[in-house]
Amino acid sequence: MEEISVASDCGEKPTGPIDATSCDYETVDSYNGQLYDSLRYLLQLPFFKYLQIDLYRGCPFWEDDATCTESTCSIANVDESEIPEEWRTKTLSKVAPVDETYHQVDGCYYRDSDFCFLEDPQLGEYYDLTTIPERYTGYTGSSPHQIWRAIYEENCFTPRGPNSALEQAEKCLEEKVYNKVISGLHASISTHICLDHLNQTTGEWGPDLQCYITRVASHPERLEYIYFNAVLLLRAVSRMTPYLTQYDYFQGVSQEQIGEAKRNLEKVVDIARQAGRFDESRMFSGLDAISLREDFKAHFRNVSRIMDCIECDQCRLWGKVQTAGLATAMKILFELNDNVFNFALNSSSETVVQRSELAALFNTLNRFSESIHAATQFMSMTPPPARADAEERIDINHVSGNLDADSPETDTNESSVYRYCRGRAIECVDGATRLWAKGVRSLEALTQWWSEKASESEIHTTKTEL
Ligand SMILES: Cc1cc2nc3c(=O)[nH]c(=O)nc-3n(C[C@H](O)[C@H](O)[C@H](O)COP(=O)(O)OP(=O)(O)OC[C@H]3O[C@@H](n4cnc5c(N)ncnc54)[C@H](O)[C@@H]3O)c2cc1C
Repeated sequence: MEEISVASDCGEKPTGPIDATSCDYETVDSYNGQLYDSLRYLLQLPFFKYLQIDLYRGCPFWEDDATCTESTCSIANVDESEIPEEWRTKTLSKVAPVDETYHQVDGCYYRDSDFCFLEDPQLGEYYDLTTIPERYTGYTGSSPHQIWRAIYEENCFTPRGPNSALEQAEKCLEEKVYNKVISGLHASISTHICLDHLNQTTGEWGPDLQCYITRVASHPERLEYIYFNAVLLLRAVSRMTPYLTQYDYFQGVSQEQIGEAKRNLEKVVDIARQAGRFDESRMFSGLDAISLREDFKAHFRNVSRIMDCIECDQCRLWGKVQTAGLATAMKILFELNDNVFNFALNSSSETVVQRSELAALFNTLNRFSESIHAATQFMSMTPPPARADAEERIDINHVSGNLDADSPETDTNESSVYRYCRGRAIECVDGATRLWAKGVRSLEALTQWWSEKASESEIHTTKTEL
C-alpha cells in the first residue's frame, strides 16, 4: 500500500479562529462532548425523531433508474398511527402560514423565505430517524459522483456587470460560505461512511481509518468546514432561543424523562450561545444584497432538489434531512429578523419554523457534532509513536512548574497524556497542542519561547491552560 506523508495522514486537529466566524476550534472542541451527549438524548424524543419525507419524487435533472442493489440502501418507514395527531400534516397550508405565497416548480413547492423545497405532506412517509443510521451503504460510482458534481456546480452565482458590487469583497464571503456549507456537508457524510464502514473481506462493521484519511484527513480544509457548519447551525439555534420555548417537546415522553429532556435542551441552548458565534449581518450586506441572496437561495433550493436524484433510499433520506436542516439554519439567519423570534412582538411566530424544520436542524447539528467527535476517534486510532518520537515527550506539569517558578515537586497533578500521530503530538490534555503548533517541542524550546516570543496575553492563556 502507498505510504502517505505524515502531515496529511491522520491530520491534526485545527486550532485558532474558524474562518468566516467569530469562534475558534478550541471552543467548539471544548463543548462538543457535552453537545454530543445532549443531542443524543434529545434526538430519541418523538418530537425530533419522526420526520415525514417524500423519498420518491423523482429526479428532475436527468434520467435515474433508482437502482441501489445493496440491501443496505433500503429503509423502512413507520406507521402513521405512531405519530401524534397534531404532527400529522396533511396539507401544505399546515406547513406554513397561509398568508405566505407558494411557488411551484415541477410539482414541488417553496415559499419566498425557503432555502429548500418543501416536503409534500400528502406524499411523504414517516421515518424514525433513530432507526436509520448514516453509514456506508455501498452507493458508489458514477451516480453519486454526478450528484456531487451537480451540487458543487450550484456554487456559481449570477455574473454581474463590471461595476457590480459583486466584484467587491462581499462576493467572496457569500460564495465562501456556500462552499464551506457544501464541502463541509460532503466531508461530514464521508466521515460517517468511514466511521461505520463495512469491511468487504471480513463482513464486519467498524471505523475504517484509511477511508477517513483518503476522504477527509488528507484535505485539512474539509474538517475545518465541518467545524464551520457546526458553528453556523449553533448560531441558528442560539438566534431562535426565545422561540424554542414555544414548542411542546414532550409529547409521548414519560414524566421521569421530561426533567432530563429539559436539562439537555437547556445544555444545547447554552452551548449554542457560547459557540454559535457567526455574524449573519455580514452576509448579503453589499449593494447587490437582495439579488445575491435570491441567487443563493435558488441555488441551495436546487441542491435540495438534487437530493431526489440519489439512488439509495438511506443516503437520500439523510441527504434530504441535512439539506433541510442547513436550509432551516440559513432561513433563520439570513431571512428572518429578530422580531420574528420575539413572542412578545410577534404572536403568530408559532408558524415561522415548523416542528419538522426544527427536527431537521437538530438532527443535522447532531451529524456535525458526531463528525467532530469522530475526528478525535480516528486520530486516536493512529499507530503508536516510534521510540525516538516517544522520547521527545515533555512532562507538561514539570514544564508548568518551571514556568510558574514553582517547584515541580509541589505539583500534585498527574502527567498530561499525549496522543501521537506517527510521532507527532496531536492532542494533549490542556493546551499542549498549541505549544506544539508553535514549534515548541522540548523543554529548552519552551523556555526560549517563553522568554522571547510570548506576549503577555499568550503567557496568560497558556498558564491558564496548563
Ligand atoms: C447527498 C449524498 C449522500 C450520500 N450518503 C451516503 C451514505 O449515507 N452512505 C454511503 O455509503 N454513501 C453515500 N453517498 C455516496 C458517497 O458520498 C460517495 O459519493 C461514495 O461513497 C463514493 O465516494 P468517492 O470516494 O468516490 O468520492 P465522493 O465522496 O463521491 O467524492 C467525489 C469527488 O468529490 C471531491 N470531494 C470529496 N469530498 C469532498 C469535500 N468534502 N469537499 C470538496 N470536494 C470533495 C473529490 O474530488 C472526490 O473525488 C452519498 C452521496 C450523496 C450525494
